[in-house]
Amino acid sequence: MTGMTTPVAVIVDAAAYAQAVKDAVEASAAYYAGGTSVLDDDAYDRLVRGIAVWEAGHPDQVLPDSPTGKVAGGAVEGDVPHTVAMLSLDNVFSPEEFTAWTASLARRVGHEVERFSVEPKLDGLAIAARYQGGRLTQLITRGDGTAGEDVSHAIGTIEGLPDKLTEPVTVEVRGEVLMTTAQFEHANEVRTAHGGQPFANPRNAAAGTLRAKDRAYTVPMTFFGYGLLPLPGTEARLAARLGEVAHSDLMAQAAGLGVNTTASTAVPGVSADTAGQVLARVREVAALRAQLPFGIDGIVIKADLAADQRAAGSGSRAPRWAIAYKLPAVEKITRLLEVEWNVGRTGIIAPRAVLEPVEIDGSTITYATLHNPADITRRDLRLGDHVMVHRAGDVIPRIEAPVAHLRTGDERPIDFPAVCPRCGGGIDTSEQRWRCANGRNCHLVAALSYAAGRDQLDIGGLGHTRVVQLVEAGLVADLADLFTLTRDQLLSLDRMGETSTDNLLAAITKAKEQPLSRVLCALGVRGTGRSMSRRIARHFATMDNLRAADAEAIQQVDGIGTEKAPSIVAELAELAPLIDKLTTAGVNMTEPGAIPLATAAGNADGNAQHEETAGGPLAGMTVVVTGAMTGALEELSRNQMNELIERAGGRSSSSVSKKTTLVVAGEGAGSKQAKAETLGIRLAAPEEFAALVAGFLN
Ligand SMILES: NC(=O)c1ccc[n+]([C@@H]2O[C@H](COP(=O)([O-])OP(=O)(O)OC[C@H]3O[C@@H](n4cnc5c(N)ncnc54)[C@H](O)[C@@H]3O)[C@@H](O)[C@H]2O)c1
Ligand SMILES: [Zn+2]
Repeated sequence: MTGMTTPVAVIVDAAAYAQAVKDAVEASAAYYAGGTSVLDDDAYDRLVRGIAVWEAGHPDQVLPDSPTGKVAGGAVEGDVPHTVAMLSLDNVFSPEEFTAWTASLARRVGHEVERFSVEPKLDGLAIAARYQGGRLTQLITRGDGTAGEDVSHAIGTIEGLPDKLTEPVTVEVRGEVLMTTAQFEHANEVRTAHGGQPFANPRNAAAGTLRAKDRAYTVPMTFFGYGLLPLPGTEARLAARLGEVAHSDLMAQAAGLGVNTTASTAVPGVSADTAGQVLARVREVAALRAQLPFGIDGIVIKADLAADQRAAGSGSRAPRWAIAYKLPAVEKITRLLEVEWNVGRTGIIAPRAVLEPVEIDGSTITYATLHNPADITRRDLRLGDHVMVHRAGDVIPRIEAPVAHLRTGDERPIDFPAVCPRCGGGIDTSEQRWRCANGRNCHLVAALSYAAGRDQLDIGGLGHTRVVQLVEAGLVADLADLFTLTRDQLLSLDRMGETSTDNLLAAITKAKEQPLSRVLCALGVRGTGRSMSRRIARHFATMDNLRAADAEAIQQVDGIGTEKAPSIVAELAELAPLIDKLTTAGVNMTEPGAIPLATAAGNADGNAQHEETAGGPLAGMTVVVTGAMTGALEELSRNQMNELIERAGGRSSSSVSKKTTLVVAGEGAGSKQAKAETLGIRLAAPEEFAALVAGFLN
């Protein structure tokens, strides 16, 4: 675990100080009331530390509503007095700070603390539950520490806080009210079903729910006890005992009375005899954090024995006998930049948030899940919004809520896709999770549509709808099946007449003659787009040569590095059955004009021969095409122009740089021509270029 003391916000003058106090008090008020603070905890803590630093230098100018030294930053009030103050906790952030704290505690107590109790720091809010004769009669919030708010209306909605104890005793149980992850999700469902805005996070939800009085619905919360103390009516012997026994014994007693404690969790409170043992337990709890069904934001360490606690005493804000070892924050506020829609294996179309990079617990987060479109609508998320992002351990980061009061008016609505972003098919929106209408076939439909496209196999008449039809009829399960389709099979399809059938069959037959480069491209090998496919095809000339090549041999191809090469080899091996099937179906597997290498391995000989194959009018040249082609080149698509350049021995590129040797500039050429002129690069009109490569036009 690394030390991570929160840095300080620097306050330069009295005006900045006054503003900082105002901001902190407002943030706290929202935070404790269950609203969304505009600050995440790190930002809030930084601000308060900055306030404290400025006050230390200007002790005579401290404002009365400053949050320093106060429970809940002084932002909360109450009218039910506490019998004993309900305090906050001081923090440490590293093993060194913790060890220093134990040393100062030992000095205060007069000897090393005999035993520590180590408990998870539950991320909810503190509550005092008063029992009279074993019956739960009153619930009070922490408030400003000396008096809290009566929230007895919540009695009966908090699991782990029984209405009746196992013994008819009069006691006060203190502990944390929180929502488990499941309770939080349930609460948001119920709340939004009633037209409310979802809560930002479980802590927020617990705070808001506990204080809400007249809700049409109730949602369950959970209680964990961490304190047990006498009330004015407590029987004298019990009262005396509660004041004498160790914290760990009080916890056992609370559990015996039927109150839920951390003993029921995967991170029960434990005792430790040394600081080393405490730190080992801190590491254990930290490691379990991400799997817990509730949030924790640290570990609370207390002097276990009542005598040690008494000797240490308390300050106005926090006891001196306990400390919170804070774990790194798992929530940060950042901006939602874009939403991407990804299609899964089963056709589920899932939105993913692209975030302004933010560091959470040592990792930079750029993506977060957004569940489903209904969830986006429910949360009223917009592009440009500030959002609270949650990430714990290896769990996929998620967006909790927009921080609505930070809106500037420039936020834009999130566009939902109208067709499947992968295959272009329809979308089934009947469920919360949207799904491509092609379901599990989505990938196949997309792969076939791509393969049939103009720049790949160029099969006219095989549009998206037709592909879906073929796949749904079970006639085509892979690319090779296209080439064995029969006339009868095609005629059996809806809206397939004789003419369209014959046209399609002719287009498929013609596609068998496409050069290897286009077949490769149609196969969709990752990392090999159109131009890379051409380079590979020209280098190896035949599919057999290519398949015989190992990673080292493939690296001889310009632009293929040590990372790409092995993945291409692996993918070709995976595609072997499909390639064989295509070959059997009569699909061409050679690159016209490329001279096959004598040996497949990238030895010196092979290279020498490759140089030869690269000969041609454009050998050694990098060519960029821009503007509209005319004359002999008029019919050529940009892709076909690039194919031509490479057949003639050159390299095609789409952007002009110092490496460019020739720019073919047609009508309407704009910035690329201008750039070529600035860089002094040779320009050629389409006609001039056509003459240059005349022998390679077909
Ligand atoms: N984002 C904001 O705008 C904003 C505003 C105010 C406060 N805060 C956050 O709240 C923190 C300060 O709040 P605080 O004083 O309410 O609480 P705290 O987090 O500093 O710790 C004290 C509280 O810990 C809880 N606790 C959990 N487990 C416990 C256990 N086992 N034993 C004893 N207590 C346990 C109790 O509720 C107790 O009152 C700050 O660190 C800040 O990050 C944030
Ligand atoms: Zn699809």
